[in-house]
Amino acid sequence: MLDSKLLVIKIGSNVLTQENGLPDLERMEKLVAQIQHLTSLGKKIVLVSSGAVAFGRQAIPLPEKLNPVIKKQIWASTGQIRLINQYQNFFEKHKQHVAQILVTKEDFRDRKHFLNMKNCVQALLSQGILPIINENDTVTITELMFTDNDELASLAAAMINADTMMLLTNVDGIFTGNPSDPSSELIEKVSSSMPEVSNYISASKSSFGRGGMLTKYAMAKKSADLGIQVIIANGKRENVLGEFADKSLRCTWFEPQKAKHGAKKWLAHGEQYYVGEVTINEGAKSSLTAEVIRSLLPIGIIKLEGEFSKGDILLIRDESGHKIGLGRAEYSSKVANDRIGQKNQKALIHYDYLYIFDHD
Ligand SMILES: Nc1ncnc2c1ncn2[C@@H]1O[C@H](COP(=O)(O)OP(=O)(O)O)[C@@H](O)[C@H]1O
Ligand SMILES: N[C@@H](CCC(=O)OP(=O)(O)O)C(=O)O
Repeated sequence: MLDSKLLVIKIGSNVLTQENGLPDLERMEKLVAQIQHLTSLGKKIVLVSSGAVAFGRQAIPLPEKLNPVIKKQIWASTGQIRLINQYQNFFEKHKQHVAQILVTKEDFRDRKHFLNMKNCVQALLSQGILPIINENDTVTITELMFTDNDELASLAAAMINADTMMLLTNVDGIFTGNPSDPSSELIEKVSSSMPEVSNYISASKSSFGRGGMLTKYAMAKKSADLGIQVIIANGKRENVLGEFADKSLRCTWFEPQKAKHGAKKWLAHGEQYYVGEVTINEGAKSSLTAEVIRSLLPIGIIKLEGEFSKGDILLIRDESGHKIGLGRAEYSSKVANDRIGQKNQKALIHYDYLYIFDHD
């Protein structure tokens, strides 16, 4: 494990709930104390906490027959107040101010929203205030939803250039089989040179979780590729963050690759957020995938799809339709369409805002 200064810690719903579904306030209070311990060691922390729906469900009984989306909205909106109040009460005992940030996927798609959010989180951290982020569940329904808060945590970690992301769940990490099977072993380290670990992971999830271990793994891998070390650990472990601080924690550790530039981190998560598509010719493809990457000029563009504005994310495809990367538009589709195939025009995608996928 490497040293860390700026961390995103994600706490899953099941860490904050007991088996009977009641909020586990004792656990929550202990985690708050441990977070304060990390802060006292000079680490800056952003918390991503699930639990709104679980806290709401416990407090507000609703008819079985009620529409599941409505139920979730009611539980999330009532539960989020309870969750954040509980955090505030516990952190107050340590004289720690907290802030609540509720976000949607849209906030990560739009570069302006993204930068506003990033500036806010950085301002809070610089004032010693601990941001607590959760998804704004009342407005994010179906396709607007994050897969789960593991995805949100990895977006947040990329956004603030965190060096570490910690996903706290109800198991010690990724196992070679069902974690409750005694023959399963904990995978202690995942590195880019290792064979696929996802084959071991079943789609099952804990009673209160949303995404399961598969999304945790996918998000952990993506973050590690961007240069962020990732730890999947058991949030129910008595002194989980203390053990993390002294590097004795039993967990799955994802070795980080070389850190990517900030804008590229934002783009790397853009595959679900792109607004338009651009198909490029073979010459442009060679430039974009070369050792020294170039910007994408209109002369290399064959086709544009979708209506986009300056700043929107574009998916780049080659002539055979293969996805080769993502980039940020320097101007709108209206302007770009007039420039397709022309020489001496300003780049549609600047190389600082270009993210090329790994080749097979
Ligand atoms: N190979 C595996 N190793 C560890 N956990 C696994 C594996 N396959 C499936 N799981 C399940 O993933 C669950 C954790 O995911 P999830 O329920 O989404 O947690 P959270 O609410 O913390 O996000 C574990 O409780 C475990 O049952
Ligand atoms: N925003 C939801 C989070 C749902 C979710 O992703 O849960 P989990 O899989 O436990 O992290 C809530 O607060 O209930």
